[in-house]
Amino acid sequence: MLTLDPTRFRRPKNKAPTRHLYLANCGQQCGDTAEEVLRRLREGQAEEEEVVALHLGPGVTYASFVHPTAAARAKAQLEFESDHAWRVKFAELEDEVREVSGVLLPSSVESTAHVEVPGVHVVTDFVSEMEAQELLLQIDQRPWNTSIKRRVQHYGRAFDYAKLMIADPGTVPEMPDFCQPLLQRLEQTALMPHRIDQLTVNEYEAGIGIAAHVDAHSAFEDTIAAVSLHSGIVMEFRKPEPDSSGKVSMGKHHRMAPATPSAVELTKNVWLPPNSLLIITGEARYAWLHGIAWRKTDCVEEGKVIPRQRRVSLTFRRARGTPCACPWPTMCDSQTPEAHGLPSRIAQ
Ligand SMILES: O=C(O)CCC(=O)C(=O)O
Ligand SMILES: [Fe+2]
Repeated sequence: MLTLDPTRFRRPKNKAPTRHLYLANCGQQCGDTAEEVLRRLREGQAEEEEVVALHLGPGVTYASFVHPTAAARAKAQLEFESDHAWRVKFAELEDEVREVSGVLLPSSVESTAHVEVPGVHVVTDFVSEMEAQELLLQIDQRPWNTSIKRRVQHYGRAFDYAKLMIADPGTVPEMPDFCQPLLQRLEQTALMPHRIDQLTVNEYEAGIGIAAHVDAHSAFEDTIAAVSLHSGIVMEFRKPEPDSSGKVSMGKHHRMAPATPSAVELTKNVWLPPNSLLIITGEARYAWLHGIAWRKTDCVEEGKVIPRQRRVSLTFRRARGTPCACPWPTMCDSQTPEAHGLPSRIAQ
């Protein structure tokens, strides 16, 4: 994770947007706090995750985004607002590696090969090509929920995002027919220690991602399984550190909001091939954030950038019956209810 060194920023050589912003009249001596600056930069972004690092100086602040379009969006928004005295310009970071188009090269899977995430397992060819095609056909015949950037379908036990609990524990809707063979295989292979009662289908067109999050401990049992269809993608795992107050912030919904950049210790990029199964269990499920960057390319081997294509994932979980008692209380919304502190982020 980036720790920003303010001495490495330069004025850009040309006018094209960069992924970094320079904010003059913004800093501790101007009465600004990192939380407030981050909040404003995140306003109008598709996902909070777009802002990846912040350096708040005495009177000058630098912010880095995943992509120049996110930086440009934040700049335009701040220029439109008149209730601050900040002067916003693009900045360039010394020695930053770029693609020809000016887009930052994605961090490769290879570059994080040394990082171990206990509890992440990828099973290749968990579904056959024919089975994958049939699943996609079935899924695409069903209605998609289009209320967020990714299209989604929910099956089985519903999660009530307002109450932060499993809705109506009395009724357990049947899981759809199309996923029955997968459910049986998951249960037979003993990869899932409990019966699955929930499925979320997520669709990622090229460029679409999902904010780094932890699936709420209070809502779901330990092991979570995800099948990748149509194409692969790089998933990022991050281990956040509690902030100075000893807390790790949680989102309002079933996910934990991204940790502030300085609070992130380790990152691991994991390639999820098409037709593979990802299992997240134990430490990986409870104490690491997982997410997918918003970009159109991925990089498995250093120097080889591959274009993304549509990926459809099936996430299988079990709704939790009793409060979570995991050994990571700072990450746990059952044991640390105030962990649901942070305001809005896009649900689901
Ligand atoms: O798309 C995926 O593989 C994971 C989705 C996910 O993390 C979630 O729905 O909580
Ligand atoms: Fe998740």
